[in-house]
Amino acid sequence: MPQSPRLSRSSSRLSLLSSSSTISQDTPVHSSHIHVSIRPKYEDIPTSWIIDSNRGIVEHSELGTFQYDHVFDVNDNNDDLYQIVAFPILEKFLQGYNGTIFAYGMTGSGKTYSMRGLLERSIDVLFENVNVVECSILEIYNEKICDLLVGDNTDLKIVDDKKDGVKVKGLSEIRVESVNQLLELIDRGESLRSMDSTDYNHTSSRSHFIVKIKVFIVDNNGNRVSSVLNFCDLAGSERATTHIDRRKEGAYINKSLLALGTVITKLSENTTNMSHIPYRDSKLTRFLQPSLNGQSAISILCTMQLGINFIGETTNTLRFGLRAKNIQLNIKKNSSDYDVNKLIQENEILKNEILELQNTTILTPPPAGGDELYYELVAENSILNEQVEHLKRLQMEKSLLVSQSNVDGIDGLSYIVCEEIGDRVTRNRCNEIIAKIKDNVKQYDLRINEMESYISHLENRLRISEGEVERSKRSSSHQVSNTILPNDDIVDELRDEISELQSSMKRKDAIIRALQGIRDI
Ligand SMILES: Nc1ncnc2c1ncn2[C@@H]1O[C@H](COP(=O)(O)OP(=O)(O)OP(=O)(O)O)[C@@H](O)[C@H]1O
Repeated sequence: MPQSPRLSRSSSRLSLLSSSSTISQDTPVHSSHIHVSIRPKYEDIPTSWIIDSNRGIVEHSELGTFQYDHVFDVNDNNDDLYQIVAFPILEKFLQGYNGTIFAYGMTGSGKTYSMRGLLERSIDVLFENVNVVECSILEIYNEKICDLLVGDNTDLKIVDDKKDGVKVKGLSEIRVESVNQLLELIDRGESLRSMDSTDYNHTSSRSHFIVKIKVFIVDNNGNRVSSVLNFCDLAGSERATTHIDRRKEGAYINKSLLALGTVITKLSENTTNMSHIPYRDSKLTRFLQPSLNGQSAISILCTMQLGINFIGETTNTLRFGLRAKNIQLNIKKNSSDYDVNKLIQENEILKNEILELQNTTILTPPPAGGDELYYELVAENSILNEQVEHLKRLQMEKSLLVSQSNVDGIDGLSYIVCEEIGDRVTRNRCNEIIAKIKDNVKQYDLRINEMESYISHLENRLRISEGEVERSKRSSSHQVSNTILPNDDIVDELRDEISELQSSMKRKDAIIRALQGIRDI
């Protein structure tokens, strides 16, 4: 049975931002590793596994010993599960850290059963601590993202987002104010989830099901900070089947789980060196990228079948859990929207993303007949690169403007007002400050002109690049028609990212203009 201190659901008010919690609010970065626990499903069938929950190990006479952060007893219930798997993550989530909980295991091993239990208990505790949350529910089915809050919102795209790392474009977010309201949404989402009967589970989930919950808290400095908690019930890994639809789904499921396994392996082998991590190999890994890149608290529940018929799948699950356990995390508390350091960090993420895109292109030789696409990607990558560099410059400008306007503009003006009130203002001092403000305005005008001409330069380049791509596509469309399809998706995503970056630049321009307005008062 679990040994950690318990917090019953009825008395589980967590002290928001309080120092009595495991991570104090003064600890912005917290080092740990992915927490991995194993839940064997009780069945009255012969087994060759030995479960030792006291020592946290699973043993097999031929396969050896597997050790984890926690191994549940077959008789442990969902309350026991909640204490170990969800509570520590929920606690951090309510202090401003992002968190992800996911269930991994073969089909029929109890992922959905366990995840439902965790969701219900976590939601109870959540609403004992906050009054309102935002919720999204989605599934990834056959490599397509579907919004389960709005039934017909299918095949959504994932784009980079400077705030949340990645964003599912067009995914609905619903404001929720009670436990029942949230459970009703989850029920509705579950009812829309792709399910079917398989050889091993009559009600098998054929998709990855994700409930994303966002809360807003106010930090010590009075800034509003948001944090995100994902509950992911993964589709089950499984063997080949004769049913054609199940076989196709199974191929997609296994492909994305394989991609997840590869990402986990790479991360566990290489925690300090930022080598290429293939997040883009599946929608699942792409969606989980901000969690898996080490900045989110993660708890993985591996569910296992004890039966001797499932030794292969169960061993895979146990090995997956061992690799995940090796991944180091440096989880960071989220900061408020207008934190300059956060902006710098976000641009770093964008930069890494570009590097990753370049690596992907460099590592993958151009497909036969698809050279045009290859050069198109290279061209777009270089534009993205320039844009990121430019955004970085803009962001530095912004922090400069903010500090200058504070010191020279707002502080200067308030100084005049104070002096006037005191009837001690001197004309010379007044002239000095006005001259300084005028000088600043001139400089800002120059900067804005420079930025505008740079944006139009980028837009020009983009137009030229798109023209070239169109021309080369027309001249070789018959050659590439078979190979280009999956890569077209990437090109679309890149275009989306470019337009996101352009809007971001526009937003920053607006901020600069607003600051100029303050000075002109
Ligand atoms: N710990 C448990 N105690 C009692 N019943 C369980 C337990 N785990 C799973 N079950 C039951 O086993 C069946 C299969 O479980 P579940 O649907 O959760 O598996 P799954 O891993 O999500 O499968 P799939 O990947 O095919 O969706 C369900 O009827 C569920 O109620």
